[in-house]
Amino acid sequence: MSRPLPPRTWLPLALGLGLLLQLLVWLGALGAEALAPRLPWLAGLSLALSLAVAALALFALAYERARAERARTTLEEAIDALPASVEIFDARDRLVAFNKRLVELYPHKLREFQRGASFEQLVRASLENGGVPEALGRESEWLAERKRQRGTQTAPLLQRVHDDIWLHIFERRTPSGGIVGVRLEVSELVREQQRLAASQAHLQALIHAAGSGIVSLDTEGHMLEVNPACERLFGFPAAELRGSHLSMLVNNLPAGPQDLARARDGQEFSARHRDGHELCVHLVVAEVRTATTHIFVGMLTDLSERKRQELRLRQANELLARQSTTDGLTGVGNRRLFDQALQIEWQRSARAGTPLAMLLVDIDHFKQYNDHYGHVAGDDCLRRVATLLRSCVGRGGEPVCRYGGEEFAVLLVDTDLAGAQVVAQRCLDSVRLAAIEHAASPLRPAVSLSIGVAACVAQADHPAQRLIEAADAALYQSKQGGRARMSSHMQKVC
Ligand SMILES: Nc1nc2c(ncn2[C@@H]2O[C@H](COP(=O)(O)OP(=O)(O)OP(=O)(O)O)[C@@H](O)[C@H]2O)c(=O)[nH]1
Repeated sequence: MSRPLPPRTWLPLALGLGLLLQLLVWLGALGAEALAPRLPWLAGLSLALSLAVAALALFALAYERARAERARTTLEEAIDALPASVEIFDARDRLVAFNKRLVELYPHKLREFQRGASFEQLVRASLENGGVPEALGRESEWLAERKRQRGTQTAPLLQRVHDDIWLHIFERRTPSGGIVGVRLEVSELVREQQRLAASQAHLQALIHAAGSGIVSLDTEGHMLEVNPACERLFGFPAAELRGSHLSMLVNNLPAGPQDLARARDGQEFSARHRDGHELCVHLVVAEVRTATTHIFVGMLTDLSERKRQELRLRQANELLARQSTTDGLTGVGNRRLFDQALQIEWQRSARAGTPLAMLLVDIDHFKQYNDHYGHVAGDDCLRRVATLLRSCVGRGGEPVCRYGGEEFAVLLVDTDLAGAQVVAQRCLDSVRLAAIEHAASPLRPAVSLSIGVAACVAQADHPAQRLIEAADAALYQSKQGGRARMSSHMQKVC
């Protein structure tokens, strides 16, 4: 179905037709012979047409007015429906149109929002009500600045108005010199930004005050930011560290921060201070991935002092352990060490079924030695014999111990009686060859040893003491047999 032509289309057509008829009437009136007989008819038609044109013109006017009214209503409804406020000022900066949202934003200015009100009047009304907190106390200056900037900003103006409402104000000049302003409430956004800024400030303070070094890294491991603790730890100023690779500080890093982040509890690394001294640091790295960033944050804790203390403690403990199992006079093991070693080796022998042997060694007529040469020389003699015994025991792990007074005990692991006798003979020979003078000895004028040898395969349910008793019995035999010799315990020990 074709649409009817609007009145503004008919009007020129009817007007043209009317003018044509008028022309014909005038031509007839001026004596055109062909038209003369039709003159009354033409005049009547022309009059009717003129009346029709007038009626049409009136109709067209009413139609256009209704159309304009509808368009205006549509526009007003449209701008009222916007979530933002809209205000339109003419070239003289007088209010031409505005929407409901503007009144909602400034309910106390309902009276001032009249068409024709100037922008300055409206702003002054706000200032008088204290509606612009940032202008308090300097209203005139603020107004002058606001007018100067009006319609020229490229970015929206952020303004706080009453009741802590924040607005983004967009103003644009129209080609005819007017100004269209849009005010969008962004209070939630601003408050979110304020919360974010507060939490960032909080975080910054924490990072600044942290005792551990904190460093942010790009995905390659280059340092982006470092905190003061990091500067202190490595001795480099932040400016020098930014952009450098973390490997400048930490040795033997894995390929990238991604690998570091995998070790959730972190790892220990050796590191370097600027002055060259070695550090030990614990490094734990976390990945930070957001919609716009992908970085890593590392926390570096200096373990150097703790490590030094641990080393000192370990050394002190080792010394203490050594001291508690070492004979202070001779430097060989003491009785405690012998007892501990015997327990361990007894169990091992029982488990493995391997033989275990021991020598109980006694210096002959040592009382006479002391009496003759004095205790200091006696001590020296004990030291020399201990050194000789140690040199006779081939395996480093086998303990030579001072068992008490002038008695020594030697434990020989994985050694049967024959093997133990070989060692015992070596000890006798060694001391004999050393020819330590013993003028008071009734045997001969040199220090000699008596040795008791015992060996067995241990049984777990028998006490290790049995081996000592057997060696002691054998030693007794040596003494009884005239000293400077060894005797072996030939009966079954276990
Ligand atoms: N100088 C010194 N003498 C010690 C030490 N411990 C024990 N003695 C001495 O060693 C001597 C041991 O004497 P005895 O048990 O009678 O044995 P002995 O004189 O060697 O006689 P036999 O063993 O029978 O040959 C004692 O005089 C102790 O004082 C020591 O640490 N230093």
